[in-house]
Amino acid sequence: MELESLEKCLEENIPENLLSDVQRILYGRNVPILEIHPDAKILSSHHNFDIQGYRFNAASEQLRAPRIVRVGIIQNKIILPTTARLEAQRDKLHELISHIAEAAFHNGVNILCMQEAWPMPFAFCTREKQPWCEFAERAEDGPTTKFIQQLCRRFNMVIVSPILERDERHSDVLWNTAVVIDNTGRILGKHRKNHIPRVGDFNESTYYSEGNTGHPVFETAFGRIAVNICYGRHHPLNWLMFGLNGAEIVFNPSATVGALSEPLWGIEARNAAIANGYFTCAINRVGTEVFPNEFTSGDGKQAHKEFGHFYGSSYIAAPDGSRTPGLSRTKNGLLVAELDLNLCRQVKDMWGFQMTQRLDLYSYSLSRAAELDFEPQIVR
Ligand SMILES: NC(=O)NCCC(=O)O
Repeated sequence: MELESLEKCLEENIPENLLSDVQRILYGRNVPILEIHPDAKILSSHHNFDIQGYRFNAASEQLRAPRIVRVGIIQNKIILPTTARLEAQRDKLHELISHIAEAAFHNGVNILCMQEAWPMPFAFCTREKQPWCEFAERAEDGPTTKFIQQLCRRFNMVIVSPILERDERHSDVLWNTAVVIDNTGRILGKHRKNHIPRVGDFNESTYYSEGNTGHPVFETAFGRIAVNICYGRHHPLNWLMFGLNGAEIVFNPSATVGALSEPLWGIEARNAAIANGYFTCAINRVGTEVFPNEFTSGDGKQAHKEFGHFYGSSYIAAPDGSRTPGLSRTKNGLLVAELDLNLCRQVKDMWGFQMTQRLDLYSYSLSRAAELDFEPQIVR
């Protein structure tokens, strides 16, 4: 039996008179609940996904109007077994996402993001090329991009769509890519995952290359956004670069399992929000995915067909360190948050992390550290 959610566990077990202090210490200042639209509630009960909504307020300013934007993040299980026809597996996921996107629309979401490689099972554990490479599609006009473009137009939403990309124009190379499509259905651009895991069953370097798109920030009608795909969340400099390029919201579409990363999950994206003065949206898969053939983890343990439990727990964190509770560890869900982007500058002014950072010092030391004959600065 999987634990449903850490927050529910706290609510049920911490004495009532202590709960709000415990929550404040663990989660930062109280983030008020956002009312969920009744039409969205109907969709959530028909299609069996949770919805939660929160509001990150900022102080009112004399010279700037509030800059309010609503973001939505989706976590979901695969629907058909991994042995079903590939097209059917993908179509079912498209269908589910269209229902959840509609619920996001009813809640006024302006920018929506799905989990890593969302139109497919996370088959990179298997190390088999067939049939999984067939899920790769063109970022410009593949079936998933075309499908998402329709949703963007229908709902007037910016959508970040993380897929396995096949670059047919350039030798058929595969990439782990987030396609950013604006609210008119135009492709704004794409970002390819910079850091590829080589840990546990995450045998992803077998499938796609290290990204070559740098750290782009996409200027949308609703704010400046960036995407740090999954394993990139372990790399503070990857987060830093999106901040230096002006991101106000960074999405972290992920796929990760409990045994490996759960103690890190609540820390990394939240710390990035604090350190870089932007909002972060951490999104993880849910459920257990079973594959037709056994694979090993190269650790001397028994071969297996399951990846392990993807623990969901998607959450949103603000530059002042406050965060929403996580979505469920076991169920599909949509998390909606209203952000006042003015908070980014307010926190920068208060804490001064950007003003006190020493880019000159670090860039000098980093370029030394990258040299072949680098001598670590150790004083004995
Ligand atoms: N998809 C992916 O990069 N997973 C790696 C595992 C982790 O970073 O927790």
